[in-house]
Amino acid sequence: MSEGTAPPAGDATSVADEQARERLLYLRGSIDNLDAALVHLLAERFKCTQQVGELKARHNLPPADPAREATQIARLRRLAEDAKLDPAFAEKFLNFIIGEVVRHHKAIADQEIGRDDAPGRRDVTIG
Ligand SMILES: C=C(O[C@@H]1C=C(C(=O)O)C=C[C@H]1O)C(=O)O
Repeated sequence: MSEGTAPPAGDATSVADEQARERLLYLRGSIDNLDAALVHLLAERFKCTQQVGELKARHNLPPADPAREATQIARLRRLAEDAKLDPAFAEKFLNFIIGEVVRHHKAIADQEIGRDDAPGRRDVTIG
């Protein structure tokens, strides 16, 4: 068979190819559903971390908590191992997300410092 030419209909190769195409479409449908679930899960996580960031900024707590992060990473590595997911990948993924969260928390803290009614803020008279 020359390249780019479909095999005759009903041919064993064409049936196998058609089944492979159907399976590929089916699997891609599941991948799309899972990607959508991941986006929704991440959106919910960021809604929570946004509130944590605001709480920390209002109470002058540091944006990052390395002890908490270490506990989460150890836990996620264990969960990944149980789920037959590469724990190094799970760690990298969580670190990526936490890095973004901490960046948001720093931005929220910077905004809080700039607020007129921020606790502890004193007006300085110059001159
Ligand atoms: C959300 C928090 O802030 C930061 C972000 C974390 C996260 O995204 O899980 C964990 C620890 C902190 O470095 C927190 O302190 O709980």
